Amino acid sequence: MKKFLKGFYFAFNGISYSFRTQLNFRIHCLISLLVIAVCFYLGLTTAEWLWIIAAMAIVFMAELFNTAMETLVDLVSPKFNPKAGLIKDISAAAVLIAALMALITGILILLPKIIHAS
Ligand SMILES: Nc1ncnc2c1ncn2[C@@H]1O[C@H](COP(=O)(O)OP(=O)(O)OP(=O)(O)O)[C@@H](O)[C@H]1O
Repeated sequence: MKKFLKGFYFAFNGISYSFRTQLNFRIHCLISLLVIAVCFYLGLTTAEWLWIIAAMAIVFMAELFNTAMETLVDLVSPKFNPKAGLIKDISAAAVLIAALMALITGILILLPKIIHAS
């Protein structure tokens, strides 16, 4: 049981580190809170909530993996190395893809409701 709870502590430590060091992570948190507030206001169906939550989770996961990748690259290759740069660029590209998917999901679900509500 202690080991199980320790796992949560380590995971929270990773989230806390990303939040403290990554501006993008903080921006994702802020956007997510705003989107959740809008979703409550507009009244989403269960299926719509699931899409929004899935899109957000994918963005956060991509951001966390990206932070891990950056930290790993800085550890093994602190000096300039084209391959180290490429790894960081590819990792950042994964975040971009996730963010675009989230943006499209948000537009498809929220825009018709916003237009209908106004
Ligand atoms: N060791 C390195 N060798 C070569 N290029 C690097 C190296 N480190 C970073 N780069 C290049 O600089 C870019 C920015 O790297 P950096 O580590 O500042 O990432 P970042 O996304 O700005 O991270 P952070 O949010 O921590 O500032 C990378 O995407 C990569 O192209």
